[in-house]
Amino acid sequence: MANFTHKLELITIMHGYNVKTLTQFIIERQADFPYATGEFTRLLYHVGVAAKLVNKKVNKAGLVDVLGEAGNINVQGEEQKKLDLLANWQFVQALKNSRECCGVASEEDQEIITWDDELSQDGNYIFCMDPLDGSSNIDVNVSIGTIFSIYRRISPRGTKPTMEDFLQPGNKQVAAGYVIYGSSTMLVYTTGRGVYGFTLDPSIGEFCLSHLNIVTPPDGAIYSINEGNYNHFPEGVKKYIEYCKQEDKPTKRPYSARYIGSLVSDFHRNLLKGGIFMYPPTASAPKGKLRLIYECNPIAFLAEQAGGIATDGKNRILDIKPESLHQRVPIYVGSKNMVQKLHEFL
Ligand SMILES: O=P(O)(O)OC[C@H]1O[C@](O)(COP(=O)(O)O)[C@@H](O)[C@@H]1O
Ligand SMILES: [Mg+2]
Ligand SMILES: [Mg+2]
Repeated sequence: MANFTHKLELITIMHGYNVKTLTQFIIERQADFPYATGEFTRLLYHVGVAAKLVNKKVNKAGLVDVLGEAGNINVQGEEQKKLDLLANWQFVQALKNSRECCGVASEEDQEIITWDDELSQDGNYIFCMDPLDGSSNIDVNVSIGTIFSIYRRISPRGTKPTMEDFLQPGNKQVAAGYVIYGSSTMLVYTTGRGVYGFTLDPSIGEFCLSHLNIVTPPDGAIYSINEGNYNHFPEGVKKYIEYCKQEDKPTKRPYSARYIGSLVSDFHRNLLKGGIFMYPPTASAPKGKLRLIYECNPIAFLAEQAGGIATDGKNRILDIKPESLHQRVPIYVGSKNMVQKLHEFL
């Protein structure tokens, strides 16, 4: 036995590390779902493929003509970036190829995307996505991401999905996650049984389990908000920001202000270290800037699964019944005690 373990150590030293890939992990977890059919596994597998293909472009963005504007204005009234369109296309292709997805809602498309072929219409899942999050950071090499949310359809299989399939409250999500294209590329997701992180190993082209059962510290020392909009924040938010800057904290220090300007990256940092992210209503965005269906709902599901909280200042984000595809809501998300403290001021 000692000899075998020694051999294993030698092999590990020579060939690297004992990995568990995303696909292996999902297949293993199928056991958690008594009625699992492999459909969800196939869908998530294709999400991983699309993430790798987008990552290839992001990693060498300056060299492959994906920087800059695409020359269109999207449904949000924003200039679309070339990478917004590329990421959108890449994920839509992968979802179609999966044959498990009957329809997609995307930040970059006004209407829901459906397909006429029978196989797609037989798909059991609805996919909502922000194909490229943090667009203002694309051209300046600051980390960006993709955010996604998955539901089971409510319309009958074998038909085209309806708007009702996409306007389900966040508490109906069967899975949510994001990809962060940063110093390393990670895919972080939940199926309602904890939050798991996988880091892309380019040498084997696989997302490998690197963060098991992520739990957010109930208290943190980081607050993330675009203070440039300070004058237009609700009074309660202004008071909470002042509270963040005071020394009378367990750490005897003010909280640190950290704001990357990519929701995925700001959330990911706070998820691991503890902290609070806030995007309140502002003058230019009286209902908040971030979109309920493909930004706030998936982030809220992940936050809650990691022990955190996500609200719009009054309600639990996941209990909000969406009224339209690109609806915006205020969001306050992060460490439990910090969001509760904020609510004392609101
Ligand atoms: O520049 P602002 O107003 O602070 O907004 C930053 C926020 O806008 C976003 O970039 C919006 O997302 P998109 O880039 O996907 O449109 C978030 O990632 C980020 O949190
Ligand atoms: Mg976004
Ligand atoms: Mg986007």
